[in-house]
Amino acid sequence: MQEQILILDFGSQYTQLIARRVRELNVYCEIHPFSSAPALTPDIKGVILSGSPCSVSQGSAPDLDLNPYRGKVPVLGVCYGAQLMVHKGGGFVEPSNVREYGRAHLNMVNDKIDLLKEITLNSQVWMSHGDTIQRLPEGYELIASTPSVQVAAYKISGEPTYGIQFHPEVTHSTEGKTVLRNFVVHICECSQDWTPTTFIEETVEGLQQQLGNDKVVLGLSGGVDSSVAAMLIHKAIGKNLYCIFVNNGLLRKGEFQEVLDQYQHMGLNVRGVDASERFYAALHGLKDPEDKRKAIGRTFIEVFDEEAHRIEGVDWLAQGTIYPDVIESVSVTGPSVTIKSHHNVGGLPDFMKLKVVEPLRSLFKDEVRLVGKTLGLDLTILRRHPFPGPGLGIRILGEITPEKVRILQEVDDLYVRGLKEFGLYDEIWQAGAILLPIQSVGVMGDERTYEAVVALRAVTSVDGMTADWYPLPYEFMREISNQIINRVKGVNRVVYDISSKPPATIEWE
Ligand SMILES: Nc1ncnc2c1ncn2[C@@H]1O[C@H](COP(=O)(O)OP(=O)(O)OP(=O)(O)O)[C@@H](O)[C@H]1O
Ligand SMILES: O=c1[nH]c(=O)c2[nH+]cn([C@@H]3O[C@H](COP(=O)(O)O)[C@@H](O)[C@H]3O)c2[nH]1
Ligand SMILES: NC(=O)CC[C@H](N)C(=O)O
Ligand SMILES: [Mg+2]
Repeated sequence: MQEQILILDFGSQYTQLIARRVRELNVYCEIHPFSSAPALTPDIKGVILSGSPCSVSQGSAPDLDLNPYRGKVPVLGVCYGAQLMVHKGGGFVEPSNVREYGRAHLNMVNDKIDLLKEITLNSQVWMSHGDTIQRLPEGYELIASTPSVQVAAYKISGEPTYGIQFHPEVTHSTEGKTVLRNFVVHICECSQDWTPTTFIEETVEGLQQQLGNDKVVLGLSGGVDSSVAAMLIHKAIGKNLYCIFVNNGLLRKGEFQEVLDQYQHMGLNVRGVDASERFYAALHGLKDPEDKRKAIGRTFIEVFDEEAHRIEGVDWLAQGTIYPDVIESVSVTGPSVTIKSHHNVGGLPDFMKLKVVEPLRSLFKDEVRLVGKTLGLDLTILRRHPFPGPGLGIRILGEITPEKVRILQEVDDLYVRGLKEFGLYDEIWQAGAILLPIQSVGVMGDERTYEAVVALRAVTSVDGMTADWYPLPYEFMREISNQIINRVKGVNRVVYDISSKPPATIEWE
């Protein structure tokens, strides 16, 4: 039995962070929307209630019957979660003019209470609330305060139920991790045995039971997720795993062969399929980014489907789905607009009629990396920057031609090589070159040129949702722009993209 902490999500932007912090303590946890809270089972050692953009005083605020949990397992309410228990217990929560956003310091801490053990006076905590707990219900004990709000934390007498107004999950709460450790390890008594090694053992065993002698097909992309998924399944069923790696003609220079070699080296049963011409044909004449994405996605599915059908008697399709793809976060503001139709490559077709196996469904990206590392996955794959499914296809603005792909591959290759040589590659979350659909005048060897402009992009980010441009050293920029213009025929100008996301996006299309 895998013990776990249950996190009930009320729509806070920080809910995933709570989960990551709990897992950093080597304790497994799952996030579920408050509206479909699971029943208490013996594996659930404790419950955390998240924050929320809503206010408990609104009629329509998210609500939940806590009786199935309270008193049976320890419960920790964070921000909205804490306010909710006060509200339901007959206390008083109100919008207040002493709103707190950002750092605050505890000027009263009862560190005799197990939740706050080792928390120091003046400890910095991160606040983000407009409502304030004005009066605690009877039987609720005040255990911490800040200068502006009296109720920064409370405990309900006679049961292991706690509320905290601050956010222990953000790193700006400098002792937040201690609070979470106190709750998860000391109060819930979780045994901290959820490690990459146990994950691998349990997953491989589970896969063997699930798959038996069946055949599985999996698309490898050269990225971390599909590679780690392949390694796990390979460990479980060996040669019954059939991998397919498609060259869509939009990969980086030399990448198809390099990655294919690497996979074969790892002992994977992998077939490389060069479908470049087919992709170029599908893209012919298309200029609009979304049209291009759709054509690439459609062609990918066609090629993959054909290849999968060549394998006799396949029952399963394996996918590198990870936890953020699975979590149904509570949408409090309604459906969001489509900025780009991402992950078009991911949704493999229902018509394939295969059962789906997803061994990474419960992991965050950094956990996938740790599992990959433990499995001995090559560092070049582990550390590789994210690369979009449609590849260079969305970095060539406008229509795609094989010649433009060749130019961009050369530029990108010099740029990425340069980043590695200068020791910058690992400092950057994602980098790439963009071929612009304009030409500019230049002079080379006394001759007038009229050639393409390329933009370089390098960003720092955690998850790609927000990003900041990376301040490349001038020395590097000088060197690399020289190399690009001198060596790549057809390019006479290099510019650097200094836009953050938002308001820009990482890719230009
Ligand atoms: N060139 C390719 N050949 C075969 N399969 C592919 C290829 N590109 C993508 N796939 C498959 O489609 C899935 C989704 O691709 P996408 O790049 O959107 O995912 P991802 O989240 O970046 O994961 P990964 O780290 O595996 O690339 C991959 O996990 C892989 O199974
Ligand atoms: O698989 C993908 N299919 C796509 O169509 C796609 N578009 C963008 N990206 C990647 O997503 C991250 C965020 O990119 P944006 O800021 O451009 O939206 C960045 O890492 C991008 O490289 C894609 N990945
Ligand atoms: N971060 C939160 O959970 C905020 C709760 C509530 N919306 C408030 O402003 O007080
Ligand atoms: Mg990928």
